[in-house]
Amino acid sequence: MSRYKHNLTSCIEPSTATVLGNVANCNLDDFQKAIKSAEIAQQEYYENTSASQRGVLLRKWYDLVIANQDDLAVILCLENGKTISEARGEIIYAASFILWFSEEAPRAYGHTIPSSLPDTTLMSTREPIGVCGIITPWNFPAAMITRKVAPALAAGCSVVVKPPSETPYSCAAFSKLAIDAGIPARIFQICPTKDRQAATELATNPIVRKISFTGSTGVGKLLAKLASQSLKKLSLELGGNAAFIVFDDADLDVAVEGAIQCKFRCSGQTCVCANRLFVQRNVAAEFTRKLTERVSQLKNGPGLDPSVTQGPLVNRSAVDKVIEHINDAVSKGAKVELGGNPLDNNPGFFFPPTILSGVPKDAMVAGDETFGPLAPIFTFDTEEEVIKMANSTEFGLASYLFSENVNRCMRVSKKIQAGMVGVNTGRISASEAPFGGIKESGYGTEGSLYGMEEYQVIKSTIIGNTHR
Ligand SMILES: NC(=O)c1ccc[n+]([C@@H]2O[C@H](COP(=O)([O-])OP(=O)(O)OC[C@H]3O[C@@H](n4cnc5c(N)ncnc54)[C@H](O)[C@@H]3O)[C@@H](O)[C@H]2O)c1
Ligand SMILES: O=CCCC(=O)O
Repeated sequence: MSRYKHNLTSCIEPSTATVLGNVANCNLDDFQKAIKSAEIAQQEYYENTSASQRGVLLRKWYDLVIANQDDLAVILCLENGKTISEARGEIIYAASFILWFSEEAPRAYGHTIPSSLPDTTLMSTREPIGVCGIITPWNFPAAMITRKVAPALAAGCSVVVKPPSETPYSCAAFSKLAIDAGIPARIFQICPTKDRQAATELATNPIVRKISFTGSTGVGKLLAKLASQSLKKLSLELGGNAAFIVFDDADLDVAVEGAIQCKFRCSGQTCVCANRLFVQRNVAAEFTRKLTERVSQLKNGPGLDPSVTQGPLVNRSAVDKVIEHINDAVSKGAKVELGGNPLDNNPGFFFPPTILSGVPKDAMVAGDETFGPLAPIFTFDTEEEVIKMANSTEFGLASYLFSENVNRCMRVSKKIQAGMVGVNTGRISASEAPFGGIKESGYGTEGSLYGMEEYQVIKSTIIGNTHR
């Protein structure tokens, strides 16, 4: 946490709608001090560590995360509401980015370039961009931190992190373990706050050279506008509206499992969740029946109960949005196949997994991400028609398609406008897989062999008189 004097603000536990605890509510002064201190620390850190030493520090951090994975999972489960098994999975996923970038750190290669200038040697090197502002959402309180912080630290940058105000504890726990691993505290600063105005300092302060943001498209656009004043480098991982396409030549059981994986993960609150399920007309009834049968086995409840598969949503307005999308679709002719009504007598922000069939093209859910456990099924007749439907959105994060015809899989995945396409799988996320969107889902690539570049600048060094 910020080491400066601050007020406190409370966090709500989504399973019970009661206060989980209090955390610092950093103000503008806290952000400015953290940024200044991160600037001084970054220069020392980069000058005093080799790339492989930074890799070793990250490896120590990874080892501590693995050693503490059970406690980290409980923290994550309580603050976010996701089930304990999902929380354990997220901790391992979060740790995988630290491990990946511990190995990428020493591989920040440059080039020697044949020079056309006489008597000259030309080389390119990669240097850290400087102080990075990191802003993350509540749905993956651990993995969104490590997917950004690990490559930044590997590159030799310092970070000032504004964790999500709903779920700041995982970030605090990960940062404590990083410091225990030997990463200097001033290199990895965290400023929790509910004060959005204070947090925008990360976008406006000229010391910050890079913003990496995951969250809504509206806030992403605001940050991009503010950051343009000092021409910061940006990575924006924003909203999605993923199409999930099931062709009549698909293995429907594989498609159903894919839908479970990507629609109901974190109770539907994942940016790569299927938002629109397009099923070819002649298999729509069978797919709907199979999906309904499978989804009816899911169980809502507090995440710490190991028999629970679906935790609560993050807050009341998230529940209200699901209800709004259901009511709108039903009023336009959709049929409720499963769920559809809030759970009775429950203090938390729960909503049962819901399936709608016969959803019309003009339903609100066709254009707006629900971010909840609603699976709306639309039908289509031809490949051409479904590609058009899938692409008729300003978003382009992830999409999924199911077919046993390899030519169709290649052809359709090429035509889908999305940064990531899952073919015959609902699971696309891994530390080695490039993660990022196109269109209004943002730009920049996280994880993978490209992830560290986002935190680097390329320097050209031209040395004359080298051939004498
Ligand atoms: N592409 C992705 O990887 C990804 C991942 C998770 C969520 N999302 C998207 O995010 C949305 C849900 O998350 P959310 O409600 O937390 O989004 P949000 O944009 O409201 O908040 C994201 C983060 O930005 C902070 N923030 C908000 N306003 C700010 C400001 N003016 N200055 C600085 N920081 C500010 C929030 O406190 C939070 O930490 C969904 O639309 C979802 O699709 C995208
Ligand atoms: O919701 C955003 C991130 C999800 C993921 O990394 O799979």
